Amino acid sequence: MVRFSRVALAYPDPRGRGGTEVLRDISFTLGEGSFTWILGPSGAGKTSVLRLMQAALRPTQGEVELLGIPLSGARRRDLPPLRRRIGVVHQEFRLLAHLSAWDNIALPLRLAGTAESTVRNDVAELLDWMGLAGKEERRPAELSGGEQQRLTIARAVVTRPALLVADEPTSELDARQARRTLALLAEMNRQGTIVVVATHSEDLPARHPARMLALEGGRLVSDG
Ligand SMILES: Nc1ncnc2c1ncn2[C@@H]1O[C@H](COP(=O)(O)OP(=O)(O)OP(=O)(O)O)[C@@H](O)[C@H]1O
Repeated sequence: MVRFSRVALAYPDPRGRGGTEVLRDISFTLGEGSFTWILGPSGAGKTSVLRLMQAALRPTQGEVELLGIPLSGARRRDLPPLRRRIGVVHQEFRLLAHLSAWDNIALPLRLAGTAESTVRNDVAELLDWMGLAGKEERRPAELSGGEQQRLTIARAVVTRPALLVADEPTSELDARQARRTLALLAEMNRQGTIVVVATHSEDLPARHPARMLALEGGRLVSDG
């Protein structure tokens, strides 16, 4: 479960003081097995909500509870194991430049101590699904923007996380690849992953109707 209770967030200003609030009074609960779209125009606060959902930030006010862990009470050492249960598709990819496509996808499994035979199977299956077969040895810089985005998605889902948080995961993809990505997210959700996808476009939600949380100016303006 993911629960936001009266959450506010301010990024510190460059002098280290509390800056202006970018999220205000946000409350919602995402249950087990849920699929949720986060909608809103550029600057509405979607990425900021997703950063809280990755335990990358703590709220300035209110409480965020992720997979049973309230962030306010979490100690520093509680955060890495929590983050390992959360798959993240970053808007800016954040692939490791010195690793091949294969090793980028394999890394989260290896960090989790997965047997190498399982790593081989799971990475090969995802490379194939994401249309990256044949590009295993390429480094991220040798891939197109769309290929890098598909690699990022494969890396986020390979551990079958309890929570998957994706920020504009199809922004670089053509229509067919976007459909395949959506099918993958829907299948993960059917298998029990809580899926949260932020997008400014209404095309994707139209293809996979689910709960929509709409943000505007840092506030939750509709939930339905
Ligand atoms: N690290 C940061 N430091 C200061 N302000 C930030 C930071 N990141 C985001 N903001 C501000 O917070 C507000 C919300 O930004 P956020 O990135 O969450 O919006 P968004 O809805 O994801 O936008 P986009 O669709 O353009 O990615 C914006 O006003 C932005 O300028």
